[in-house]
Amino acid sequence: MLIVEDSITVSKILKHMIVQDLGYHVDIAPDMSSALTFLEENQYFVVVADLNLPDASDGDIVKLVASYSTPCIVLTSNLDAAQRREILKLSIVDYIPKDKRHSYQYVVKLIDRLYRNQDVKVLVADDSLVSRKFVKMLLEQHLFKVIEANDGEEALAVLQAQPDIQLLITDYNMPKVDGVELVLRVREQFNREDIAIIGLSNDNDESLSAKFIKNGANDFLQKPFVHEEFHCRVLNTLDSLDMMRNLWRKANRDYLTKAYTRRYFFGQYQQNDSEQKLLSVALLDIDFFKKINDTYGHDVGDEVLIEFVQRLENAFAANFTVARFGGEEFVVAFKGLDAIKASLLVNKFREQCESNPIMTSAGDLSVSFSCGVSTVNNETLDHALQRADELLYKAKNAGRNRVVSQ
Ligand SMILES: Nc1nc2c(ncn2[C@@H]2O[C@H](COP(=O)(O)OP(=O)(O)OP(=O)(O)O)[C@@H](O)[C@H]2O)c(=O)[nH]1
Repeated sequence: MLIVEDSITVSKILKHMIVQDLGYHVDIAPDMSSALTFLEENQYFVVVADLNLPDASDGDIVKLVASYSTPCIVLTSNLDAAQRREILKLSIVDYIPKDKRHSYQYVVKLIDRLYRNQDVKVLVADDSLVSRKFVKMLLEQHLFKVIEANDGEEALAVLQAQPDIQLLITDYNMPKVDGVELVLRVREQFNREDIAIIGLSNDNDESLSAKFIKNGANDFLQKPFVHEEFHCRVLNTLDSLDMMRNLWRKANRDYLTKAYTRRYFFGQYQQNDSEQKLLSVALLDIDFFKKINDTYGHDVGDEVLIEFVQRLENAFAANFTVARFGGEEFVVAFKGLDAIKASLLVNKFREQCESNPIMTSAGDLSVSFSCGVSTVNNETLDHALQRADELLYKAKNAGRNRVVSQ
């Protein structure tokens, strides 16, 4: 990235923070003419530029950066209302007054967000072409991948086809399915950690914002809005989505191996006891794992656990749920299979493990596991797991490296 700034102190501080926090390569241009040379010779992801440069009039640097189709973040001194309006007319990512203590951190955060935005899909649902294109243009200033839908019904179809969309921005008044109805229907299928939603409307109905939010939207914006507010709301909403996702991951994914946790496993399979179709559970426990820790150290033990989960997931995760139950014990839920079929699959996996030692920093280690498999028969999941545990115990007692089912 490029910093265009005549104050050596400011550019040094900024460069230091950006290199330290984001690891970017940073060039510094002290004036407009050297910025031009840098821009001619390099392609930048983003430019952070001081609006007042010794060899340029206000705003010239922004026009120069725009002519290279590069996003521009503007550093300014304190602005009055008229100057702020003028700045917002320029096609910039954001402007940041540089005399505030936290301004530099804000610049770093914004650059990081911009970088990540390139992978963030945003769906804009609005039947007005003009309004949709305007929102699209604002989002593209921040490098989002924008997808458009003409009405609520089309938006639902797009979300079905592209469940990795992270943000839905929807207008209220639309034919077929309006914005509030759309939010309601989206929330029937997608949780708050899956997708964030912002409602928009130019309707004068003052109850609309509450309606949107009560039905599951994260935020609401009254049209017409200023660009600055729009960007702030979008960034805040995506920050909370990231936070929700992190919390979800912490609760449901094991820190070391990234396998699903026991909590996730029970959440998925315990609730449906009564309506449970055919389900078998396999409890797998690595043999003599304590010996691996004792002989090669805990870190090597960790490497074995990580690779073992990788193998389990490669073998089963496409169709079944793999979770870490604790220590060196894992569970696989075989939905749709009885214990005989499930144990055939696990046994095949056991043979593969047996013939492929795990590569670790202490060398190749032969690792085997024992397993108990039981079918859930009109009983609680706990009961079936208890039986699988007893079968696992039998497998250990019978000499390990085997699968026992019932
Ligand atoms: N490296 C590492 N070790 C762990 C972790 N969690 C549990 N352990 C260790 O796993 C070992 C489990 O040992 P045991 O329960 O005696 O079982 P085992 O040695 O595998 O023996 P069998 O199950 O009877 O074959 C203990 O030494 C725990 O400290 C972990 O996250 N990382």
